[in-house]
Amino acid sequence: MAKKEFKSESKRLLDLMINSIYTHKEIFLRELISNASDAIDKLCFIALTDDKLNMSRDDFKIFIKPDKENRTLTITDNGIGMDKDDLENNLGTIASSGSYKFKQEMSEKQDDIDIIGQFGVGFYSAFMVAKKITVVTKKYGCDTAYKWESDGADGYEITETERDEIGTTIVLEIKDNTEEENYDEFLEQYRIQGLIKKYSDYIRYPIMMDMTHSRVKEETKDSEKPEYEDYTETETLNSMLPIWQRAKKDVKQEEYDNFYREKFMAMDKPLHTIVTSVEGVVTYKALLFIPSQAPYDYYTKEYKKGLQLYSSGVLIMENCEELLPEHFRFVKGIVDSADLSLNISREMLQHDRHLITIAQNIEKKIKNELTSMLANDRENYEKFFNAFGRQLKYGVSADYGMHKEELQDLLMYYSSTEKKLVTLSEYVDRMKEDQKFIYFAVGENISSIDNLPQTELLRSKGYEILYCTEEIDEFSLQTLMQYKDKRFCSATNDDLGIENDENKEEEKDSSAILTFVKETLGDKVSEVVASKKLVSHPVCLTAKGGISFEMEKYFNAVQPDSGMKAQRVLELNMNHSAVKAMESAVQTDIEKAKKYAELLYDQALLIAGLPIENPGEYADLVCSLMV
Ligand SMILES: Nc1ncnc2c1ncn2[C@@H]1O[C@H](COP(=O)(O)OP(=O)(O)OP(=O)(O)O)[C@@H](O)[C@H]1O
Repeated sequence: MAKKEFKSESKRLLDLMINSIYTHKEIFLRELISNASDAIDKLCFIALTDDKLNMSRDDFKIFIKPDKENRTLTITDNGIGMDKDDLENNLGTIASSGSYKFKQEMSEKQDDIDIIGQFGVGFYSAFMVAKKITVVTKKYGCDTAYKWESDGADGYEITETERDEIGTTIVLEIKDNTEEENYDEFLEQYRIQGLIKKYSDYIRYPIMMDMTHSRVKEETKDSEKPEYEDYTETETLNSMLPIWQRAKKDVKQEEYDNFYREKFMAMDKPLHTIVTSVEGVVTYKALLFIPSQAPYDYYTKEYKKGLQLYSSGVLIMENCEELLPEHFRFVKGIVDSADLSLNISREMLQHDRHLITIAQNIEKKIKNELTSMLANDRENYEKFFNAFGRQLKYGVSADYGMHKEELQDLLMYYSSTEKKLVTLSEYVDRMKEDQKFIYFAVGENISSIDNLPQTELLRSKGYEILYCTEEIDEFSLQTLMQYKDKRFCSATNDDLGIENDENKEEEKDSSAILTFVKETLGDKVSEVVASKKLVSHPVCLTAKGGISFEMEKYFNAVQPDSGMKAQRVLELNMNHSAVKAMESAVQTDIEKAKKYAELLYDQALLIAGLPIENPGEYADLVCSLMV
């Protein structure tokens, strides 16, 4: 038969296919195996209604055969096959999909069939690695077999040929290596095995290959110098039924754990496994894991968030970021849906309504699972929170607090009274009747906050204080602003909304000493006030305005030239003997009184965890007062 040319548009399309559509050459195998699987599906479907076709599901298979010597890779299936018209229409016309048409016809008959092919282009991806493709095929119900041959650019040729069985064999003549490209890899058994595992592991029919391994020769087993021999075995390379397609009740937790470790190269055991199957506007299955520990690169740019996305068991994307919100980026897992509108290369998804719906559902599902874990499995939830709580707090502060309502009930902070992590709801439920605010204190660690003088009054009144020991803690509370109508209030705030009875008396006549200290310290402090919150400590610093000391420290660490400085208010405990000593020194030895004022200020800086402006001067000052 005379050689037929691809139509000119087709030629350009083919060129596009080969050079532009796919980023990875390796996907050609996924496409050919998907075609083989579709072909088997079609024949399986016919077998259901046609008794003459004496085949059951177990008879179907896909066979892969690399041949290094002849540089060929052969893919054989015993699916429906193609006749001459099919070859013309489907392999001679780019972007014509017999599979899509088949699916359309079936759905008109109301039979839903899970077919992979839809664009009519996947086949041609094989030209990325092959210089010539030969297809030998015999269609179910036909007596004649046909051979389709093409070297890509010059069109194709169809001739009659011999073939006993129904089905299709595709022989790729693999290209020679070039300086830039290594094509030999597509003839290596382990590389092919790896590609099948990666992209086609869940194709429902066995994908088989003769695998050659090495073993010690039986007769040399006990000798000092054992000899090796090669042996070949036919192996099934794909798992076929994905674990997420099996009913949850039939899968042991251990199997889920192993799947998690293998799939995501994790060392830990997942803390929580979520299995979900949704049918409705959009149909999908998801298998999600909450890891028990953060991967070493979790808080770095290297960590990639996302879920693996499958469509009808074929891997579409390793990391589909759109499926997870930033605040749940620690979740690992897979989503499988046949409803996605894939783009032609199956590499990216077009802006997909279904994908958005799935992502929304998944976000809700994760939130609900965490909520019930918090309610019913506190120990594990705390483990989770220790690993990923910081992420939730970032989530509260991110996007101008857009997700705060969703996340606030999942937050935990260390409590001064409970000496463990507590939730905001637990705090509010325990609040004293007259308590106006939810109090928090910021510091580097638990013991430094335990010793913060500013918290003395709150403690003496028995109020619970939430400890903010991570940079993000204070930002998260500031973003929340309030919880169940109770505002947050920093322990270092001027106004704690409570009276300090012990200091009441003294408030009236302390203005002279306050003015003296302010004049002595000058611009170092913006104000000096009589403290309402100190009980046993003489001094403390509080920050006025929106910037706290912890923020000052944080910004100065990440951006040293930011010039960010909290306004310092020095609080004096008018009942404290050190302050009284300074007061009397004002009358007797004004220079000494000035030294006391400097010393008390430096102490306040130290307690607040802020650097003393001049440590040498401070040491001299202490010494001068000792002699
Ligand atoms: N092994 C096969 N057995 C039977 N028919 C096949 C086989 N391979 C391809 N075909 C036919 O050729 C058509 C075109 O295949 P191609 O891979 O180009 O596109 P597709 O699978 O339909 O869609 P997609 O581009 O989405 O993969 C298929 O729809 C199918 O009808």
